[in-house]
Amino acid sequence: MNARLDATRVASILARVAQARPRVHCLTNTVAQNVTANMLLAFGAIPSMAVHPDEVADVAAAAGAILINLGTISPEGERAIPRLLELARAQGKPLVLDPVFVELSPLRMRLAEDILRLPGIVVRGNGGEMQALAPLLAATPGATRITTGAVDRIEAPSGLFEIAHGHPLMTKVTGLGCASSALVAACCAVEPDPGLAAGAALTAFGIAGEIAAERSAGPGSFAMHLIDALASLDEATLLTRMG
Ligand SMILES: Nc1ncnc2c1ncn2[C@@H]1O[C@H](COP(=O)(O)OP(=O)(O)O)[C@@H](O)[C@H]1O
Ligand SMILES: Cc1ncsc1CCOP(=O)(O)O
Ligand SMILES: [Mg+2]
Repeated sequence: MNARLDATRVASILARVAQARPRVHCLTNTVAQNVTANMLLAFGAIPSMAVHPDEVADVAAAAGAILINLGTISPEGERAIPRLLELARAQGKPLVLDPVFVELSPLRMRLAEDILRLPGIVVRGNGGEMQALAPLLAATPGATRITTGAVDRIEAPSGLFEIAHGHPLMTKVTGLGCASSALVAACCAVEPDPGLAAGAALTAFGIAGEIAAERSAGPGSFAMHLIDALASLDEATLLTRMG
């Protein structure tokens, strides 16, 4: 099922991120901003996080990809969303939606419905979020749907990928799902197939999680080791861990 996503392919996408250093513009929640920015830097990408509706499109204009995360959506963030959608549509820029807790909020569901109208949209959420969005996604042809958990499932126009890497400690540090969405966006900036891009990002993140868990004493040191492991991930490690 993952025949097209071997260690060489993942390494090639990661090398393109390291070489191009794409900027990912993150309209994200106030909880996950810091860990998201640090994970992007460890990955070789560059974060930008502007929110103000009157500057967000200017700041994002030269970014390689955009992330919209609904986790602590504010009135200001809500007004920034159409600016980013317009930009992504005009430039054909990849856009990833992280629908944090969409199942709890009719406002988030309405915003998600608007965002899902963007052609080529990529959505990454956990099981509950993706289940809540299922009726909308069923009416969204061309979307890439990513459901993370113990096994990450990527349903893309180019096929289905399943990633069985990672560690349960990844659920004990806030913002790691949000950060994974940003890494998917970074790979979408350099790889036109969103299925392969998401597969590379989540394989790298999962393997970094496995390495970090071996080095850490609990969630606090795990977060620190995760940044280090992501920053030093190489093709030899991918080959060993992916088998
Ligand atoms: N039980 C688990 N075992 C291994 N990896 C996991 C597990 N649960 C989540 N992950 C990993 O943690 C990251 C965040 O996923 P998830 O916890 O589903 O997102 P969220 O934080 O949005 O709920 C993903 O890379 C995923 O593969
Ligand atoms: C706790 C919380 N509340 C609003 S956003 C947020 C962070 C969610 O992060 P993640 O989904 O990556 O665990
Ligand atoms: Mg989440």
